[in-house]
Amino acid sequence: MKVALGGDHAGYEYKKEIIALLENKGIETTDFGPFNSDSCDYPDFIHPVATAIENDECDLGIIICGSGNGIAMTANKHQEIRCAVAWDVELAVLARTHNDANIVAIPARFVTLEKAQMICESFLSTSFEGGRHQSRVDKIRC
Ligand SMILES: O=C(CO)[C@H](O)[C@H](O)[C@H](O)COP(=O)(O)O
Repeated sequence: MKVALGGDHAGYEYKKEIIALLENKGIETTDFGPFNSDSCDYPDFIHPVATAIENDECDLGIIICGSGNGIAMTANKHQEIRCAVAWDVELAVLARTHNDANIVAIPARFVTLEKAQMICESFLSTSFEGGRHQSRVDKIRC
């Protein structure tokens, strides 16, 4: 599995820690930035994450900012992206099982680092259920 990561300054510290966690687990990562905590514009770092997944260069994405909102709005502008904001493990699991989400957006200013790490681990280790959910997911595309 190869995971794309991105975000903005508000998620920078969490992104660093999550990359270390994933690489310690043997999970390959690509960090699309930012690469410091200077104030920045999140679309600059989220569009490349979404494109990498659309191009099958990465399998899933983890993006992190203050609220999770702007980064999710940005990622979901991409036709093949299904990005879910998750502030709890159960939401991350449902995003995978019911919605076949391929990116999770984490609100760093509203969850602890430990919770963010648990969200990532759950998101990456959960599969889409298909079945009744597949026709719904197929209808998302406009
Ligand atoms: O929605 C957002 C971008 O995805 C986040 O909440 C940002 O991290 C937030 O807007 C940044 O706010 P700041 O006052 O510029 O740090």
